[in-house]
Amino acid sequence: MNAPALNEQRVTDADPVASAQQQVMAAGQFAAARGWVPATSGNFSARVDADRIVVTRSGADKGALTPADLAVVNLREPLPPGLSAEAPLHVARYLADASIGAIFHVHSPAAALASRRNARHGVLTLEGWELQKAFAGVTSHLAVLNVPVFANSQDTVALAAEVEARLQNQADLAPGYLLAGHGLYAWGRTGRETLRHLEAFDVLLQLQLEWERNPL
Ligand SMILES: CSC[C@@H](O)[C@@H](O)C(=O)COP(=O)(O)O
Ligand SMILES: [Zn+2]
Repeated sequence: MNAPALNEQRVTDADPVASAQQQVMAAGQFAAARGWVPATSGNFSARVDADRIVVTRSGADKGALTPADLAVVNLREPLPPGLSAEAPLHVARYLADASIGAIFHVHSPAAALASRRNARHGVLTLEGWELQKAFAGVTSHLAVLNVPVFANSQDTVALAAEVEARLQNQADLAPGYLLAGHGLYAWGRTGRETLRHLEAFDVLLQLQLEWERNPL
């Protein structure tokens, strides 16, 4: 991981808004350096406290975020205008799982392609890869991990409801889901853990694509 992500540890808890902003800005740089957020795609959020998150505004260059590109949002109030078009997907995840500290969404080529390949099954199953252990709580390559795949939609309020209904009942859920032809949502307890999950997903999805194309 690059310097901004590692520096996250040094941000003081004294200012939880600044800490959340720092996590989001570092994640944007990390993702942009890897080509995962082309042309202003992607959106990023981090939890401030039980009721609030910091989330990117719509259309910002995710590789060059400043505090002005970030909004503090109350999870239990109507969303203000100008936020990421996909903010409802973030809000619904935080409300569903109090342990989530950060959610990062990227348009990496592997995620866009793997999601489209597996769209008709509604799930992509990872199994047999040592790197799965990069996901929190996974201790063996033998673990079977399901990554739900949803049809893409511009109605992100309806999509958020569909996603959360499915995730509640999804066994062996990996810390992320795919939107077909669109990209990946990943979460973790901290910004740093979520970046680790994003990086693991990227490699695992590349491996899975190659495996499906050319199994041994
Ligand atoms: C620039 S194309 C990608 C967008 O349509 C969207 O999917 C996205 O990820 C970013 O939207 P944003 O509203 O900036 O959060
Ligand atoms: Zn997107």
